[in-house]
Amino acid sequence: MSERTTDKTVSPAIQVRGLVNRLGDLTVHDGLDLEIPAGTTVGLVGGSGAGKTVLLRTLLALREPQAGSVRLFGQEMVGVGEAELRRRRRRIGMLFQHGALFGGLTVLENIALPLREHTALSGAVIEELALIKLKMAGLPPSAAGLYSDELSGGMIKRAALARALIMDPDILFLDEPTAGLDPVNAAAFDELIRELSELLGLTVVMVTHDLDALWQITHQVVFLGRGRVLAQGPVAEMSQSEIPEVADYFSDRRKQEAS
Ligand SMILES: Nc1ncnc2c1ncn2[C@@H]1O[C@H](COP(=O)(O)OP(=O)(O)OP(=O)(O)O)[C@@H](O)[C@H]1O
Repeated sequence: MSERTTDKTVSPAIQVRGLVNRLGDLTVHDGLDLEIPAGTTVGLVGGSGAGKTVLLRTLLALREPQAGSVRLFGQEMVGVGEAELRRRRRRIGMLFQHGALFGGLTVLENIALPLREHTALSGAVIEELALIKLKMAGLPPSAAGLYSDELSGGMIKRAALARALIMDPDILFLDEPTAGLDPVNAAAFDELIRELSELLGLTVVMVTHDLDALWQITHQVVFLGRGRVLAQGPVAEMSQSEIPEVADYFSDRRKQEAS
């Protein structure tokens, strides 16, 4: 396994400062700072309940934090009106864990949906653009007219990825993208994300528990714990960390994957 390197380490795509998220009595993030350079693929990891999903939702401005600043390509996402947020979110693609396609729509209609909602392009152009993304996601043209209950798990993920990319985002957020896939399909999907992120120059933030994905496709790992970023760096460095939570995480994952 080799570690990915990047020379695209210039301006930050994501800059988080002093983030506080409280849910009821629980302080999930307690002054979290994070910087992610443009063009990097980052694996967001940490124990169960460490606040990975809450962080993704905050980055997307799907939840308003109690304090702090979130900037995507220099643009603030906290305290911004809904109309402006909708515009800013067009630069973001999101693949949710339960990557859901709308059951009443075909694959092509699902992929095309954001274009129908956000643009005034003609139906023919939208269809053409959706077909390009379908092919980019490694689906055959014959999948275009199928419904989600006619697709394998891997095909559903690919269709959801095509939809996440339809607006040509700069940032792609993925929440456990290979959960539920067998190892062969998971590795193929990881490889697709790697190829597309390079081709499109994407900044990718991926919540994952999959060590193979961390080694194969990330430039950096961000480890969340105690309400903040406990460590950040290339996976080869992180897997040797002496920070107890990080060391335990990598040793536990290795044991789980070996069993
Ligand atoms: N809507 C909510 N109301 C109350 N508590 C919540 C809510 N959403 C999340 N939490 C709590 O916030 C904490 C962080 O949740 P989050 O889903 O971000 O963790 P995670 O790191 O993604 O965990 P996992 O790896 O298990 O998915 C957890 O303790 C969770 O129970």
